[in-house]
Amino acid sequence: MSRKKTVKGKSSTSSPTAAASKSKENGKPGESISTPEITSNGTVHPSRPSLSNSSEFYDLAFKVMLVGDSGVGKTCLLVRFKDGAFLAGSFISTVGIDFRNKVLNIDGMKVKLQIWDTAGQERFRSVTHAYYRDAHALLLLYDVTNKTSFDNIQAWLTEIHEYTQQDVVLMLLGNKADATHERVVKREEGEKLAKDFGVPFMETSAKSGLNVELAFTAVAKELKHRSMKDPNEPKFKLQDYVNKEMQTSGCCHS
Ligand SMILES: Nc1nc2c(ncn2[C@@H]2O[C@H](COP(=O)(O)OP(=O)(O)OP(=O)(O)O)[C@@H](O)[C@H]2O)c(=O)[nH]1
Ligand SMILES: [Mg+2]
Repeated sequence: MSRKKTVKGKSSTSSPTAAASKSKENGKPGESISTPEITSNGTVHPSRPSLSNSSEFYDLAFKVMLVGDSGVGKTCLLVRFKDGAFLAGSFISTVGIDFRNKVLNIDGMKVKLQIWDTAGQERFRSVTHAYYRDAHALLLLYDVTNKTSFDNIQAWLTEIHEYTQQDVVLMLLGNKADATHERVVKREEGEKLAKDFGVPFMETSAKSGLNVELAFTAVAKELKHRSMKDPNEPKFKLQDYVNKEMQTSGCCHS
């Protein structure tokens, strides 16, 4: 991807450093936010417990942001990942920004993801911009049943490049892949757009759970590999990993 940077003074590394790990575990959707606790270049503390929940140990911690138009399913994707449930029924648009934590076991290491769920509505954009800079990874969503949300991806990418760190991990997700009859954006179109911008891509469904775990795990793996910087380990390739996992599970081409 051609990653034009205009913002100066950004950290260009995801390597881990010591940092406080005071945490608001299990923040609830709609709750107002507290100060973020992970530094802009990640944290590592061997088996460090978070302060608010001593049972939750982790080795690495990263911030992941969910972004994209209102209604594409960001909150539902997070709830599916965190709680394994789908928020059916009336759509409650997110106000401002909120986060939830989840610790994953990645190749024997406990990787904590602090996942920020942003409001897609335009009027909250200035609020969410303030959080981009600290993000280690972004999941950019569109809705396969909503062409406008797909057409807006390019504008989102411009915004992301302007406000995030240069080495932010980025993945494009075409959500609501379960909605076969309402689909207006083909998987191939998503693939092409992602390829044009050099971004890993896959389709997901917060409703059925399709690829939800995989999306977050792939990002966590990428961040872990970057932070460990082991020259003996082969370079982790996010898209290859995702393709391989989808093949193995025999899923995910709708
Ligand atoms: N069929 C289907 N519907 C979904 C899926 N994900 C979300 N939805 C529905 O889409 C609507 C919007 O979902 P949200 O997760 O609230 O959307 P959002 O991106 O968080 O929207 P904002 O908070 O306004 O930015 C809700 O009615 C959900 O039930 C999915 O994977 N499949
Ligand atoms: Mg939301």
